[in-house]
Amino acid sequence: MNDILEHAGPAPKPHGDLVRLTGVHKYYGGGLSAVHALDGINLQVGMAEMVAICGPAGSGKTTLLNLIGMLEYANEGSVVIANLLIARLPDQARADLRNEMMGFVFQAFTLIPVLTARENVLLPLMLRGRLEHKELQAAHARADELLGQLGLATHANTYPPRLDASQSQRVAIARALLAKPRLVLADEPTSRLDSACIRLVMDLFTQQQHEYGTAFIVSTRDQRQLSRVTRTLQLHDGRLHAVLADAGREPFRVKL
Ligand SMILES: Nc1ncnc2c1ncn2[C@@H]1O[C@H](COP(=O)(O)OP(=O)(O)OP(=O)(O)O)[C@@H](O)[C@H]1O
Repeated sequence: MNDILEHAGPAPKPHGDLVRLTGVHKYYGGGLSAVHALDGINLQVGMAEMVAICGPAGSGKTTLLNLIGMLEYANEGSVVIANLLIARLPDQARADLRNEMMGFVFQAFTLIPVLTARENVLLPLMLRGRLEHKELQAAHARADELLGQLGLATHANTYPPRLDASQSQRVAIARALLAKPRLVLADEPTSRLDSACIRLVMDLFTQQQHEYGTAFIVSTRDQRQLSRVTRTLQLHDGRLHAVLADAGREPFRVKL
């Protein structure tokens, strides 16, 4: 088993691209009812970046995250993740890559109702196979630490049906971060949170970015998140067409 919980050293130097999309198009359906969900996307994201994708409902944010997460595939153009051309990878290799380097926060939270909050957070590591006793202890400690940082210390043993939407969303965020992924894809991860909880989440994202070099691609319609990001991109009708803001800490360049 990968010692992903052990490598808490200094953040890797930001170099190379984690994500490179070139001329990407995505269509749903065909004929007169076809939807051109992504229309010629060019995007590069490097390690330790925090990129916000803003845009109105239906602009293509979820589709873009799903393509980067290899949950859907482009009709045209290339998607390169960690220097691997995704279209050429066998299914198992895609699944392994996804498992080993990515954390997801889905809009629907997707918590398992018969597992406690802590067990839900631990799930990504459990699915990787049998853990040694020491690894299991470290994973438990990290799960509890993440839950604590997100204001859920007293809910570790609570089952999802007894959690409200804000608490469920924070459990889903802790789950995405547990294995110290290289890249977190988060689809409107603070949509159910109040300002205080948004601050907790953004503090945690920033900490993970600095400690582990984690890159974040976050779709949002909430301006309150944007002060922490390294780049803000606007998606409109499937086109990435403007950089809205720059927090002044931008270590990478974007080519739209
Ligand atoms: N599975 C699908 N089948 C058909 N059309 C789809 C599918 N998924 C998305 N679309 C369409 O693609 C376009 C982009 O949708 P997408 O969900 O990516 O936008 P979004 O910006 O994430 O919207 P929201 O903020 O409402 O989640 C929309 O017109 C949507 O209706």
